[in-house]
Amino acid sequence: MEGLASLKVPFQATPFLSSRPKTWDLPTQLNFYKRNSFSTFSVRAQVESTDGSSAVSSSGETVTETLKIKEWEVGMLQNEVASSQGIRIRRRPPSGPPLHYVGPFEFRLQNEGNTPRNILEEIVWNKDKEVSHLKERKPLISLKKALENAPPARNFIGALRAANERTGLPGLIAEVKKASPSRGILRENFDPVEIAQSYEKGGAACLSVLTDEKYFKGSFENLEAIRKAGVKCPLLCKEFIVDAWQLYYARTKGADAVLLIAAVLPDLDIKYMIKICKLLGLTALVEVHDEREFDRVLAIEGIELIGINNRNLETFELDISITKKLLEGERGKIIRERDIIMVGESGLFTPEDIAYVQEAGVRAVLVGESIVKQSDPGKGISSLFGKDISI
Ligand SMILES: O=P(O)(O)OC[C@@H](O)[C@@H](O)c1c[nH]c2ccccc12
Repeated sequence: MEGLASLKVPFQATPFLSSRPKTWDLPTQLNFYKRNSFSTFSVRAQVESTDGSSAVSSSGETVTETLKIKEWEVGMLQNEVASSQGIRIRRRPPSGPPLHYVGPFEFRLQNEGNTPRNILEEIVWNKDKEVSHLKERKPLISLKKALENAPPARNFIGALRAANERTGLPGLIAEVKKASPSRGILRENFDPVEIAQSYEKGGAACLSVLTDEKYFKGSFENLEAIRKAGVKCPLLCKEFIVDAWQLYYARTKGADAVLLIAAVLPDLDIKYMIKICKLLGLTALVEVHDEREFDRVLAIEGIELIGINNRNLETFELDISITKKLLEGERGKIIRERDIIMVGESGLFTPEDIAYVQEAGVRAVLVGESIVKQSDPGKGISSLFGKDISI
């Protein structure tokens, strides 16, 4: 005989996992899921049949199931650590907990537990999947070999400093960007190498090349092609890094710098990735959006380049006064003392915008939309700065 109980319970969402209870009864289950942030769920309870056999038992878990469970638990614990640092982006696998996780009960999460809560979370979950597939095809060992043939890493920060000193204006990181989730397609006839060469001619110090395909219509082929075409500006691989493997991959494709997003990566990951970057000769641009992220990043040793993204990647809200707000007071002082280069990112369209973020304390800017949309992107740079910065 099999019974079916289905209930929907509204709960407060707070990402959290405690250890798995040893015994399972319905109230324990409910409390467990309540503590673990699932705002609604349905329970399919398989009731013991009259002959005493149950459909699933926790003691009957196979080794594979146990491993899957452990993997899920580790993921949940990582989220717990991240959330204690104020990180809202969860790294939970979209599949949710494995079936048969809860002994005699089968749980199927049907809510935000397995649905991304915002665009950044969706991108990150997708990236996790993408990277795990890529890793199977190109394990780290083969990437390490490919490193030997990679073009040498160039000095990203040096190029920004030199441009800043030469022009008296923020050094420009010009972005090769075809599309974005917030703006859609920015440029129809998109030739990445042509755009990169035009930027270089127009006085860009460095370039940023989007490599995410699904949401930004970028690619690693673009990055590689720009590097192979002989563009001298150092290249930032603009990717959602969730795994150290991607650092190696970016380097083999000719990147000189990578982006690390503090809204996605817990402190320990940033520390670890910074070390690997140094090992590979890559510059890390660590991106923050609010005070808490900025303070976390300032507490990490060895950081030389910090970007303030004026766009909230969870909501797309754009506000260039964020750069000013974050650089006021004590934080600005620390930056000057440590000689960290600050980059004003996103939403910069006019010479007034450039002057505003420069006044706030940045020595570099990262610009995509306003210049990539121009028929001649290099000339777009002169309009953006209000003067020709190539000379
Ligand atoms: O096109 P804009 O508004 O000039 O923005 C460029 C750049 O700052 C933006 O593309 C960006 C900043 N941080 C990111 C992280 C991921 C993807 C994109 C971004």
